[in-house]
Amino acid sequence: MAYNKIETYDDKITSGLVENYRECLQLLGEDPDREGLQKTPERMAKAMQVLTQGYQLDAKAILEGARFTEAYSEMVIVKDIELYSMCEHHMLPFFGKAHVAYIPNGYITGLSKIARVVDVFARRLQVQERLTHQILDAIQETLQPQGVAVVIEAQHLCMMMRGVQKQNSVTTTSAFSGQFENGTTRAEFLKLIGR
Ligand SMILES: Nc1nc2c(ncn2[C@@H]2O[C@H](COP(=O)(O)OP(=O)(O)OP(=O)(O)O)[C@@H](O)[C@H]2O)c(=O)[nH]1
Ligand SMILES: [Zn+2]
Repeated sequence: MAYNKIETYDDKITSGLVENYRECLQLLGEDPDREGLQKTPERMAKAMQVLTQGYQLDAKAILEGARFTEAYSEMVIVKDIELYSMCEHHMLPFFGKAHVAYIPNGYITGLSKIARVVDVFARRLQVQERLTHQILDAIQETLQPQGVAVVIEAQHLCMMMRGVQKQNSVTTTSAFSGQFENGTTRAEFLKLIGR
């Protein structure tokens, strides 16, 4: 299993998707054989494998791969991690930022691994609430820190391009464990991320 990036496209998945996307284009009134669209089903098949590559990735392996013993026990915050995911209801993107913090308990992890863990769960069909909890759980279970905090702010294209068509609404979700359940620690985190 590739643990942090897609190595190759799966031929069987690609050819199955190509066949289906060709039919989708026809059903939508397009001509899949016109010049500009000839390779579109294949491009879509590859793009969708990238956008859902999180199913093949293992967040715990990523975190454990760069887990270091360290006595630091103050808050570590990685904020403004951009994320792109897709809502499971419409398969339309939602995108925004994640802010992640933890308070170590003997172990720290490589900073980039926090951002990678966000991608592992973002690159799946999601709801923002579950995405928030999955990031928190992976860090809590692997590093067993004194606490984890995750805040996600995102805009959902299914609410912008269609449906209710609200262009400016931003959805905020959060999850806290351990010391972040304490009001003072949580307030310090929220202040540091500018909330
Ligand atoms: N809680 C939650 N809801 C989401 C998320 N992404 C999309 N949704 C919502 O999922 C709901 C699906 O509702 P349905 O009534 O089944 O779908 P719909 O008829 O297309 O609804 P509208 O979007 O209101 O037109 C919608 O209200 C979406 O706004 C998410 O991450 N979390
Ligand atoms: Zn949606």
